[in-house]
Amino acid sequence: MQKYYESDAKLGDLGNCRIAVIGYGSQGRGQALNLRDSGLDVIIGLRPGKSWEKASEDGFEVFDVATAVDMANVVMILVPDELQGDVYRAQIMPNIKEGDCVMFSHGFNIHYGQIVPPPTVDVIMVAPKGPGHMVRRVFTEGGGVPALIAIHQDATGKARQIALAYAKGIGATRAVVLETTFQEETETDLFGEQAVLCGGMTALIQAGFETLVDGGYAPEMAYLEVLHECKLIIDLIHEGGFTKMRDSISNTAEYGDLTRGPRVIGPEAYEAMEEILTEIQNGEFAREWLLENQINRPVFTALKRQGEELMIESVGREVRGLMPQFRNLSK
Ligand SMILES: NC(=O)c1ccc[n+]([C@@H]2O[C@H](COP(=O)([O-])OP(=O)(O)OC[C@H]3O[C@@H](n4cnc5c(N)ncnc54)[C@H](O)[C@@H]3O)[C@@H](O)[C@H]2O)c1
Ligand SMILES: CC(C)(O)[C@@H](O)C(=O)O
Ligand SMILES: [Mg+2]
Ligand SMILES: [Mg+2]
Repeated sequence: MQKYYESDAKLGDLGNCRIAVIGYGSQGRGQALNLRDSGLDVIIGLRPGKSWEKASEDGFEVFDVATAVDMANVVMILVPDELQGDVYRAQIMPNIKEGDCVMFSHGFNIHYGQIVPPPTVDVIMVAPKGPGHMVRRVFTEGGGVPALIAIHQDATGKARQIALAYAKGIGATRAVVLETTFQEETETDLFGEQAVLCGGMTALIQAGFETLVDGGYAPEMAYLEVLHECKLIIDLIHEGGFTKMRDSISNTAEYGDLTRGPRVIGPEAYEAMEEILTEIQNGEFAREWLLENQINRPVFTALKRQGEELMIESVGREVRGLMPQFRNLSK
């Protein structure tokens, strides 16, 4: 895989460009603030609402999407994936010009054919491998969240330099930037968030919590054991892999880990993961999610409510309330 670092990217490749960041949510805010701190010319495109107020409070010039696109030559689309097709067709497409650059932080809409830009523009991805709030936090601490870049169309012949300059602007080259394709990013990103990072992780924690509470143990104990400590263990895995984590835990824990872990994530989990990956690869998940949005998200709304009502959430609020380290964190 091609890898890039600070010295491979020049901010000057975006020196004569105005970047319109469309959307000011998790990624939009993190990326726009980092780009501005890197000395680049950034404006924000939005519809009226809370994000507009937030971007103005942060000192950005904010415009409706069509105007922002018209004023810029690099357009980073950071509205939710499920809305990008409509926003693109109504406000972005009519205002992009030959030689402009259209950018994404996730390949969903290009890969599944929801957005088809004209051949006269560059189509690029710069996808941070982390939540938007961390893209900002890590940057202000002097570091960077790694990112993927991909080139779908290179109309100007400068797509790669622009992608690298943007990646540098958001701090990603301080970590590492890997080059991939829209297909690979889309499929691995969806799989990761569904099976491991978000879906797999919350289901694993919830199953452990329920098992302990059903076994008669105090919910506060169960919370500290299977949720709070998760981060401490993950930090060690993040820094030095399974080996560093296993070096830090007791021999008893390590023996339990090696012998019992594969019983929890057994053949059934592997089969489920394969099915999930297939649904991503054959477009079934994308179709389901796009159709769900067309009918006003009944399944998403019901499941989200059920998730918010789980005992682990109320117990978590109580337990975090006991610890000073959580008092100043946003919810
Ligand atoms: N959340 C993440 O950490 C993360 C990580 C990697 C990639 N991504 C990708 O980044 C993109 C943005 O996701 P997000 O989670 O930051 O979104 P978000 O939901 O946090 O923010 C969306 C923003 O778009 C604005 N918006 C919504 N509808 C709009 C419209 N019709 N016109 C103008 N503005 C509108 C909202 O006001 C908000 O500011 C997606 O492609 C996503 O896959 C997100
Ligand atoms: C932060 C994630 C989960 O990595 C991203 O892919 C997203 O869609 O929010
Ligand atoms: Mg994602
Ligand atoms: Mg991701």
